Parts: sequence; C-alpha cells; structure tokens
Amino acid sequence: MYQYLNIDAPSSFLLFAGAGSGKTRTLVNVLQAVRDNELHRFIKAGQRIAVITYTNAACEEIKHRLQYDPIFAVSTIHSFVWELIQPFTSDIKKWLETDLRENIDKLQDKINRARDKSGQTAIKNARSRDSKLKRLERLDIVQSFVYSPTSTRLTIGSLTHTEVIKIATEFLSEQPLFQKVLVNKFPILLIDESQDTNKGLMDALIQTQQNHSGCFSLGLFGDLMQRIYSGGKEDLATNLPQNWKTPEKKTNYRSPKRVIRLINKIRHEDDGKQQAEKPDAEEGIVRLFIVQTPNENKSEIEVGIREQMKVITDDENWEDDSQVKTLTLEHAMAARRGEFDEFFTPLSTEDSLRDSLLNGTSSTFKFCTHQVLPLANVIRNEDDFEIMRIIKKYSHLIGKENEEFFAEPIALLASVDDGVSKVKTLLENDISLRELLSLIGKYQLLVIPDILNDLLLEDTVELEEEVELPPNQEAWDKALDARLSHVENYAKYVTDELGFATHQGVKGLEFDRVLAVIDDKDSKGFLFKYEKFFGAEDLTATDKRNEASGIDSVLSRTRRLFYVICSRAEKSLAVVAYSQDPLAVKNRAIDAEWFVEDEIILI
Ligand SMILES: Nc1ncnc2c1ncn2[C@@H]1O[C@H](COP(=O)(O)OP(=O)(O)OP(=O)(O)O)[C@@H](O)[C@H]1O
Repeated sequence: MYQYLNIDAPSSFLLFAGAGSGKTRTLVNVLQAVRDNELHRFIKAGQRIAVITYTNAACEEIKHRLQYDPIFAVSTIHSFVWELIQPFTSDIKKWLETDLRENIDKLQDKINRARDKSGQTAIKNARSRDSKLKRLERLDIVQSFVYSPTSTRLTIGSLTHTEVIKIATEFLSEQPLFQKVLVNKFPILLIDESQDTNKGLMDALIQTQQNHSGCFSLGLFGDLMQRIYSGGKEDLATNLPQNWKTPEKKTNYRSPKRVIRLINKIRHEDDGKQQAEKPDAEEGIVRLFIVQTPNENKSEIEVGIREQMKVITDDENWEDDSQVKTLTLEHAMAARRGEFDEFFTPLSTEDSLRDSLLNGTSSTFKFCTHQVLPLANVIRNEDDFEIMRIIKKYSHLIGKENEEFFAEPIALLASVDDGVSKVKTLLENDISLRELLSLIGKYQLLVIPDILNDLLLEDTVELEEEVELPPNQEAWDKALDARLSHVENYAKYVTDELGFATHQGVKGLEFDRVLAVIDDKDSKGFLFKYEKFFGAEDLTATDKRNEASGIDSVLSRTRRLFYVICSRAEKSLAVVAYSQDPLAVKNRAIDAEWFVEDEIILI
C-alpha cells in the first residue's frame, strides 16, 4: 500500500475490510514508511500528511503510535475541516448569511402554514427563527469566526459542528481554489472509519481527488458493516472512480476462531463477507446468557455471569473488574453499573453540559477531576509533598502574590494544615462532593469555580424567596450531592479506566474479555432494538418491508452494532441478553447459527 502514497505517482484507494483485519495497523505502518523514506521532501515543500479519525481517543492513539511527529496532522474530521476553512472569514460570512436567510424563510413558511399558530411546534419554530434573525443582524460585526469541537459555549462568531462540515463541503465542491489549498497543504489524506464520514463531504473529497489525481492521494479505511451513525456514504464501495485501488484483507488478526465464526454468521445476514482466522489463532469461548425481564438485580446477575465465565473459560481475570470490558447501550446504563450515576445522571440531563460531561473537557469538570480528586487522594495517602504541591499550584494561597501569606506565612500554613487534617477526617467516610468542597472552600485549599461556589454558599444565605436556578446550576446542585466515590468512578469512566463503555463507543477498540449487555428496556434510544433483532418482539410492516428491500432500518442498524460489539473480543465473549421472551431469543440464536445449544444459558 506504501506504493499508493508515492507523491510522484499517487494512487487513491479504498481499504474496506472486516473487524480486526488490521486496517488501523496498516494505516500506521504505511505512514511510518512514508516518514522514513520521504520525510525530507515533505519538510522541504512545507507539506504535511493528514490523517482523519473518528474520535479524539483514536486521534491520540494514532498520534502516539506515530511518536507525535509533526509531519502528521492527525485530527477528527471537524477539527480538520475547521483548520482548512478558518482563514476564509468573508467567504464563511457570505455562506452563513445565505444559509441563515434560507432557514429563516423555511421557518417562516412553516409558521405561516401552521394550523395551530400557538401550538408547541409553531412556538418552537418562531423561537428558532428569532434566534436566527438575531444572528443574521449581528453577522456584520463578526471579525473572525471561532469553532471548538469540545466547547458548548456559543459566542456571536461561533460555528456549530454541522456548519463547519457544510461550509467545507460547499467550499470544496464549488471553489477550485479551495481544493488547491487542500492538496497543496496535504498531498496525502487518509481517513480511518470512513464509513461514517459525512456523505456530502466524502463526495467533495473524492471530487477533489479526481481533479488533482496527479498530485493528491486520498486513502479511505473502513468497514460498511461497522457503520453506526447515519449520514455516511452508503454506496462508497460500489460507486468509486474507476482508477481507484481496492486492496483486500481477509484475515482477522484480533479474535479467536469461535468469535470469528460468530461474527461471520452475523455478517452473513448483511453483505455476506467472511473472514479467515490467523494461522496461530486460539479457539476462544463465546456464551449467550439470556435473562428474563423485568429484572431488578442486573448488577448482581452480571457479577454472577462473570463468575460463571471464570469457570467456563478457566480464566481468573473474568472476576477482575479491570480485566473485563462491559459494554452497555447507553452511558446512563454504564453509570448505574459503574456506580457513577449520582454524579453523572443529573448533569447528563442538561443538554448544554452533556458533551463536555462525556469528554470531561469543561473547566468545571476538570476542576473536579484534575484538582479535587487528586487533592483528596494525596490527603488520604498523607503525601505531604504532593498536598503542598497541589495547593500551591491551584489555590494561589501560598506564594508572594498572596498578601496574607506575605504578612503572616506561619499562621496561614497552620490554617492550611488545619484544613488538610479536617479534610482527612472527613474522607474517612464516603462523603458527598458538596461536603468536601465546602471544607476545601472554607480553608481556600483550591479556588472553587463560581458556579459551584454559589451553590455552596446557598445554605448560609437567608434567601427571601425561592430563586429558580439556571438549568446548568440546577444540574450541578444535584451533582454536588453525589458521593465522592461516584465522582471518582466518573473520572475513571471518561478516561476509559473503568471497565465500562458503550456499544457505539468501542468502534476500533479491542479487549481480552468482553461482556456485552443487551437491554432495550433500560435504554431510551429508538435507533437500535435488540429485542426485534433477536426475535422477541414483532416486526412492524415497515420493518419487514425495509429488511426485504435492503433499506437501512432498525434491524440492519442493530445487526451492525451487534457485529461491532462481538468483534471487540480478543479471548472470550459473553453476551447478556435481557429479554421479555428468552425462548424466542434462544431459538433465533440457534436458527441463525450464532450460538449452539450448549453455549446458551437461561437465567
Ligand atoms: N498483519 C498482522 N499481524 C499480526 N497482528 C496484526 C496484523 N494486523 C493487525 N494485527 C493486530 O490485530 C488487531 C486488530 O488490528 P486493527 O485494530 O488494526 O484492525 P482494524 O481492521 O482497524 O479493526 P476494526 O475495524 O475492528 O477497528 C490489533 O491488535 C493488531 O495489532
């Protein structure tokens, strides 16, 4: 594949291959080879190699494997296109003006045609129109636009995630100059997980490649069977330009034989592509546990299943939390099982906090995870050196810039000491975040962000009347009552150190032992329905029609997600299906030849 990236005679290619076939590994190896052989040419020409991945975690992994060499620009698709469009302020402004006007007209039209002018929908449309009008009016004063893939704070010049993709797509499709900017800057562009890249943008990139085929190589990696998000280019494999290469990879290097047989069977109902085992593959073990619902003891049941897996596989690690990855459909389900729901649930119900809660990026979350928890930890361990380092670094209490410290250093250090020992006593119990922060605030061991500080003060201030808190603060007010252990588990969850992840979040990852929990009732989503897929719930006429005519539907989406989760296992796999009709699930699993009778355990 290295030869495709020869910048004197580049080729473009699509490497679509099944799970664990080494796509990501190939991507990294090929890039290392380019760097080893052609580095000087790129540096001389002031050019870089672009790599687009689907998540920030995947970005980090690839950057790490490429030793953070600056010749590679590794980013998510949003960050990548933002970097490209950012200098074009006046073009962005023009695009935004047209887009806002079109949307305002559309909304106005809907409002005019609404039968009930004071109904919920009409009111929502009017609100949305007004906010767009306001944005349009203030467009003139924007000096430069801003975009952050992680921040949810919108300022007057902010662009949304959708907008940066749309703008880049339109610029690439309609401005030859913009295509030139891209290919001059990045003569090689590789996209991992390209099955989920926005369709319009993908078309524009392929068009760009066709117009610059002599000096630009576009390489796409992915697997249509692992398409989880809508909006991707479904016909990517069947509608490629003729001069593209389509190398194949048929071996699964990740999973043991039994898992490969299972995922081959799952895939058999979709595009039918099958994988072979690597020569030294182990046999591996899979089991399907079916649990009758409703059931209130899911956590205990899953602990029991892990004990059974330990015996079945003769692998002690099934009992060790850190050695098993439990996959749930939603974060909320992981939060309950991973005991971080007291902190997570109230914050996750607030839309404006949700994204930063999941990637742990906002300053208030960081305050909790990077200041409060480490401080509590070193106080618990009586690590005096670290205690002082953290307090000094974050509190501004100890140092010449604090007049109080300057005037009476000994008294102040005594107060810090007092505070630390009170915190230590408090930490002997699983106290709430509120209790801990109150004490930290009282002794000024850290600088508490305003949003939390106001909530801590509330008890002591006599309020004349009940004040309604803004939604953000209300959510934080509830989260402050979380026990500290829940905040600690949350911090581990967002850094992937807790043994839980979501079905959608594990694309591209691999784990020795996977416990995949299938539980529609506990999830609020409507995109995936395992009960239907497993035959425990009737299909609607539309489901049947879609399935028969190959239209993407809840069944095909669920099948692909099932393929993704089962294909993460490197040694053994336990699928736990909570169902209202265990027998139907069992029959379907046997009929489809996913599992044999001996591998199915009814609970
Ligand atoms: N040729 C190879 N020889 C040995 N091991 C390999 C080879 N190719 C890949 N592997 C190993 O197999 C595992 C899966 O590889 P990789 O993650 O690159 O696959 P992938 O195709 O990107 O998978 P997925 O689509 O499921 O994310 C990794 O542990 C990788 O190191």
